[in-house]
Amino acid sequence: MTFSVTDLACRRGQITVLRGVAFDVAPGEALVLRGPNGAGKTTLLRTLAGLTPPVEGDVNPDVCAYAAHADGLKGQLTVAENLTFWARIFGCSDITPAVAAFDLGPLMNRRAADLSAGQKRLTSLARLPLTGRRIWLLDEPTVSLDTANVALFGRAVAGHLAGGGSAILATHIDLGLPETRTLDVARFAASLHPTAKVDDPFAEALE
Ligand SMILES: Nc1ncnc2c1ncn2[C@@H]1O[C@H](COP(=O)(O)OP(=O)(O)OP(=O)(O)O)[C@@H](O)[C@H]1O
Repeated sequence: MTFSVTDLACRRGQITVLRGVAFDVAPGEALVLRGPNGAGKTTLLRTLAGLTPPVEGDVNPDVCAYAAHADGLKGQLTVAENLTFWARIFGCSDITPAVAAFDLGPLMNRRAADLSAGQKRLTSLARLPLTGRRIWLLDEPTVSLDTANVALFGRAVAGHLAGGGSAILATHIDLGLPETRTLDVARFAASLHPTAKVDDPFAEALE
């Protein structure tokens, strides 16, 4: 099913950053968000992920899996424990394919806190397939990855697309994905002004 967004307005803190955001992403397709620093790429991804409620319009976070800037691993747990914990949250019974796809076998018994930055990033990204979600939201996912692991991650995303999933990503790196379109987020820049009303204090705490 095509993932569609219409007339979405997004905020960071009290500021409306984007207005009138509209796009479609078909199954098997990747949409790369473009725009200069501060244009609102992270803001849009956070809104789609449900971390910040939209100012206007609707989102569907239940079909999305979000890989943010932060790795979000539990440092005292091993790689295997981190992935198993995540898999259980999403009702996934087998982490083996994700471990293989992200080449994490040799790291399974290492504490997340003891991993290198690139190893942490790979472990974090390996959680995406465990969610079973069809829309992957990726914010600069290749930060800290070396060339070989950028290629490995590109294959993982391509596999997700081949299975009928979609990806919306902010990246400056060419992942070599087959069906890719771009969206210039700067087109949707809102004149900066306070939103009339912020009615979700919990979301504010997550900013
Ligand atoms: N916590 C915050 N509170 C208020 N404004 C913020 C907050 N975080 C970011 N902003 C502002 O929101 C706007 C959009 O930022 P955002 O991080 O979405 O841009 P971006 O396109 O992802 O940028 P970059 O390419 O630098 O990562 C910027 O003007 C930024 O300064």
